[in-house]
Amino acid sequence: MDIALIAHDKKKPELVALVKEYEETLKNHTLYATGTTGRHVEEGTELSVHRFRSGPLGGDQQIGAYVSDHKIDLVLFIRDPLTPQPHEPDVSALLRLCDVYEVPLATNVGTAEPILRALKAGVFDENTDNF
Ligand SMILES: O=C(CO)COP(=O)(O)O
Repeated sequence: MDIALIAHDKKKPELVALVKEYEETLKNHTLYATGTTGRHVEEGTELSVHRFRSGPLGGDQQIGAYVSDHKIDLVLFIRDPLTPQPHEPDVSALLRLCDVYEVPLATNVGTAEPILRALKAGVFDENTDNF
């Protein structure tokens, strides 16, 4: 699967911890990330990540373009709901495109964790439409 990883600044430690926990599973997939998130993931794990631009500089939009080209199967976007983001329109546009293309999307660790557990268990393997 092609998986996009994104986290707002205060949420990056949570995402990296989660990715580390599921590193053995995630190494079998192709990972994409916004710039700074990708750097944190690469520094905190052995995984390699295709890094787009930083979110505020267009990275969310680049991932949105991949979603609309059917190049992303799952988005884990750990958002910070308590801090205003200067690029909120880009964030909303990405979330919207995930809904348009029915791409599975987690916006918090409470959702991302069971999705990763399901990925590890092979639950997604038979769903050929999205994955
Ligand atoms: O701001 C982001 C998503 O909206 C994340 O971007 P970075 O990973 O570059 O910090």
